[in-house]
Amino acid sequence: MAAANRDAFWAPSSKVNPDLARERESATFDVRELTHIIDGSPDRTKRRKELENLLYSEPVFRDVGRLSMERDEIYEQGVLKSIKLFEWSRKYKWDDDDFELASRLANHDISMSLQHAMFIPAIERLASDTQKAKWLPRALHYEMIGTYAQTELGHGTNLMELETTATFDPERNEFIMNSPTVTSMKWWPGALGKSSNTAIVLAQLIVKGKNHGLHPFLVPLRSMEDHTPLPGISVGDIGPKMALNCIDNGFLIMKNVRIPRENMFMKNAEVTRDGRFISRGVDKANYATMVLVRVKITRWAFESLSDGATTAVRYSVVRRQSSLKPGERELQVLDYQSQQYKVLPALAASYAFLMTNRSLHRLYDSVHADIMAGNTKLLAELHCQSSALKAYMSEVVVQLLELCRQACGGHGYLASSGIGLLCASSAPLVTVEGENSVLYQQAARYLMKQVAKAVVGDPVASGFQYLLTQSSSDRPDIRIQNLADCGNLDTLLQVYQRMAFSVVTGAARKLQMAIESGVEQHVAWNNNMVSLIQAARFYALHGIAKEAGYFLATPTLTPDQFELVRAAELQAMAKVRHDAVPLVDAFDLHDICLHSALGCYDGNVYERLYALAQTSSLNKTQVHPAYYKHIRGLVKDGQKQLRQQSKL
Ligand SMILES: CCCCCCCCCCCCC/C=C/C(=O)SCCNC(=O)CCNC(=O)[C@H](O)C(C)(C)COP(=O)(O)OP(=O)(O)OC[C@H]1O[C@@H](n2cnc3c(N)ncnc32)[C@H](O)[C@@H]1OP(=O)(O)O
Ligand SMILES: Cc1cc2nc3c(=O)[nH]c(=O)nc-3n(C[C@H](O)[C@H](O)[C@H](O)COP(=O)(O)OP(=O)(O)OC[C@H]3O[C@@H](n4cnc5c(N)ncnc54)[C@H](O)[C@@H]3O)c2cc1C
Repeated sequence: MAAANRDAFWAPSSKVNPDLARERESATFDVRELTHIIDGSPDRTKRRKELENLLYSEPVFRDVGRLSMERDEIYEQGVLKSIKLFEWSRKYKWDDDDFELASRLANHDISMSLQHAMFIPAIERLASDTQKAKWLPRALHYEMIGTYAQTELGHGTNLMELETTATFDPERNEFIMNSPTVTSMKWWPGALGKSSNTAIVLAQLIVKGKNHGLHPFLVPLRSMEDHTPLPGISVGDIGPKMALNCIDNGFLIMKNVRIPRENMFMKNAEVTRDGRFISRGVDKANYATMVLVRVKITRWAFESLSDGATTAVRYSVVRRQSSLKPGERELQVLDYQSQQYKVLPALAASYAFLMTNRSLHRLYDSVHADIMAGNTKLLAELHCQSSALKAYMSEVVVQLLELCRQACGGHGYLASSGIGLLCASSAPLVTVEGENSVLYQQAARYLMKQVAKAVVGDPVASGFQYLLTQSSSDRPDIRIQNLADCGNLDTLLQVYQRMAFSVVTGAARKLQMAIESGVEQHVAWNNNMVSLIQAARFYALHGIAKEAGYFLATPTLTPDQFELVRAAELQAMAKVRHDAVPLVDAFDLHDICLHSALGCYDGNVYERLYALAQTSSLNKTQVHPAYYKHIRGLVKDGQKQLRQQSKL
């Protein structure tokens, strides 16, 4: 498609699909007002619009041609987007919120995303004041393009077993960085393959033959002159992925790479000139960057899910298919209860996740400020909450996005629907920054400690008071006698707290019994891992319906009460269905950001599907070269054989 057509592609049309228009006319609330709440304030809405105008005035951010690009072009486009954002950030002095918002408007589809997602935050959190003064300007002015290189080919979860070494050489006052085995090469870090010239490398610190555990080191990778790899450095791209192919996730092998002693991040520990190791912060303070990214991932979860819900809801009111009664007009598919059951949980969860991210971010900001002031008292609770919510929200996003895709029928399987790419781009959220089953266990570990405190009447962390308030009676005693009760949020909170209390204390009891029976702690833990992970997982009515077992197998709800909840859930869906379009319109996603022929604001789905089909590289010629190379011969042979047969 020519550049001009590409620009026309996303221009909003004055002709709006009538079904979609009618849905908007019947909104029961002020959409703009809700948009302000979603953005955070009217000012943030205004700011978002300004940034949309800035980004979408640049062809590279409108990339309609993206659907048929080769990886090198996708990577280069991602680099160009990165550079644009970096230049604007420097020119307009963006703060973190502006940068994060601009990155979101670009769908995080930027090759050097780690610069602001991890590299700069790691320097801010792990470097001494002297090191920050030296390195932050170089990172903020983009002389240093960096990545966060922790995962290795052989280990991602188990940090204790990472093999990269940093050995102190007192003779030359340097560290010698090495990748001693094939499994020790760094593998996966974003922008490591071709973009970065510097890496924060997590390595086992060896001083005078003693291993002092995992510490971060600043390692130059490529020449600042011509970007060639420095001596001892072997670096490259690890190959195409399911999505996110603008990012050059890379490998790094270091052979006797020497860095100055001052390149060890020294906020939490240091090696003195005479080779003494000094530890300063809490043991896990060096894990601070991972906690921050887990909190960011809960925001990305909201963004991905609101994209998917917008596409699926708008398409489900435009698409008419089949009739409930022969001869009647075909139904908008969103009027099928089964379609509501597929699509509306994603809409409901989007709003729930937006609020959850805000609450978690407030906790993070407060605890981070404490930690920077030397008070790590709430670090463990933050670690628990960020681990559990990152795991749960990413898991739910992946599940609900797939349901949104399925709800769009065959067209949902087209790249031009945008929803397949969304599923594939969001898929790694269950893995990055800590694989979910591992993070659930981190949360479960903290929960078990809270139970142990509750049992002896000691104070428990603020987020776990329900462990003290719920009774351990084995009979349900929650007041749910009619549909109205099911809509009472305090009642629903009590339902969840009662269930959580039962599941968490149940897991603790099983673990305790196993240990008391003589089974070793780590074996007991593994044998009860599913119960422990469940204890670390749980959103309102749909959550109860979906997890029926846990609400019925514990003294939480009677079967009759559960049936009331199910009925209330379907009643709520019918109610939400009425406002489904205004509720997704309130996310106010620009068509370029949503990038979907099915979810576009004007609902002209069929015209856009056809227009995008024209961009298929196969349509460059009426007869594809493959005909002349292969198909013609086959047809001619067939004709020849038929002629011969007819003569027989
Ligand atoms: C609109 C579309 C949007 C789409 C967007 C898509 C973008 C997708 C791409 C994004 C990519 C982002 C970049 C990704 C980066 C990465 O992945 S970086 C690498 C991440 N790696 C990990 O997270 C590793 C996970 N493993 C661990 O964290 C640890 O190994 C462990 C599992 C936690 C185990 O720790 P360990 O020290 O080995 O032992 P434990 O005994 O379990 O822990 C000891 C105590 O320390 C406490 N603790 C552990 N971690 C932390 C922490 N982070 N903070 C604070 N405290 C921590 C733990 O609770 C124990 O405490 P006690 O119980 O008191 O002993
Ligand atoms: C798109 C993407 C971007 C990434 N970016 C970066 C980056 O910038 N920097 C970086 O350092 N890393 C990065 N990573 C790596 C990521 O952090 C790791 O993939 C992640 O930590 C999981 O480690 P692993 O892949 O080695 O899986 P493993 O740790 O080998 O786990 C494999 C599977 O084993 C199971 N498992 C493992 N341990 C346990 C356990 N204790 N209990 C129960 N089950 C377990 C789980 O099912 C897990 O999925 C990225 C990965 C992806 C996919």
